[in-house]
Amino acid sequence: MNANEISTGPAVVMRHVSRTYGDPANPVHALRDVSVDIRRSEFTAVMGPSGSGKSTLMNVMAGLDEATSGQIWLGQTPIVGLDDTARTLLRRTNIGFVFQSFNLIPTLTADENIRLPFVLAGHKPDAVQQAWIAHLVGSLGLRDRLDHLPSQLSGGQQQRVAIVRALAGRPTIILADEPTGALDTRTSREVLTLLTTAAREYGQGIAMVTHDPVAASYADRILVLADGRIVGEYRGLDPHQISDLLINLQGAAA
Ligand SMILES: Nc1ncnc2c1ncn2[C@@H]1O[C@H](COP(=O)(O)OP(=O)(O)OP(=O)(O)O)[C@@H](O)[C@H]1O
Repeated sequence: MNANEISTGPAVVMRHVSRTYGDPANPVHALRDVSVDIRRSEFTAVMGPSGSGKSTLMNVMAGLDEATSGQIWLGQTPIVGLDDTARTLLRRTNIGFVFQSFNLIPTLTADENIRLPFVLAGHKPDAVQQAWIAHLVGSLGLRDRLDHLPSQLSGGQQQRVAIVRALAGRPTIILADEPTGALDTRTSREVLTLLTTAAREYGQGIAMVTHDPVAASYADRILVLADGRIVGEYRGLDPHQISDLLINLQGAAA
């Protein structure tokens, strides 16, 4: 990759990535020869039956799990072969995580949770970052909630705090694992609209694992995994079409 490709290039590149678990005599092939680009400014949903490799894909992409073979670039950095410390540092600056369970620290206020990645990285947000956080907090309606502990916030507010925390450092990519799994329908829609906005208006790359066809329909692109392989890539499908796609896939596997 040359410098030009890097600056405009994908957030994550995976080439011929495999991940095998278990003993060699009885291996479990969680990922098989996966090659995929996750683009910047794009909201990608990752779908597939239970056990198809979605979590493994996200973990390997984040450097939380090691590929058995293949190459992975996060932004411009190859992550295969980096030691644990280097991976942790790379994750801190390049990845924002959003989880179903929000993963806020219960003893910290919303504001402290949002600033936690900066604290962990050992520096305070600079003026530009402060302004960016204030903008996110304001546009997500959290300004008068900053002093609240997570237990004093609704599920939707907690997830919005988690999303501000993920967006605050302008990471290369946000990895979201069922981010609306614990939310009601209306709040889910708000969170999904927010992720769509983050991709469209802020140029934020996002990869989201979901089983929910409605959630996936908010994404620009849907990657479908089956048995450790990417078996399809789709755009512009409505929830019914996504549902049919998954039902057919499960029928084919049965
Ligand atoms: N640490 C591990 N040790 C052994 N096998 C594993 C491990 N992690 C995952 N697997 C296996 O790898 C395969 C893919 O698992 P993975 O969790 O990535 O699937 P998934 O699509 O995320 O499933 P779900 O939708 O149920 O969360 C499964 O067969 C799983 O049992």
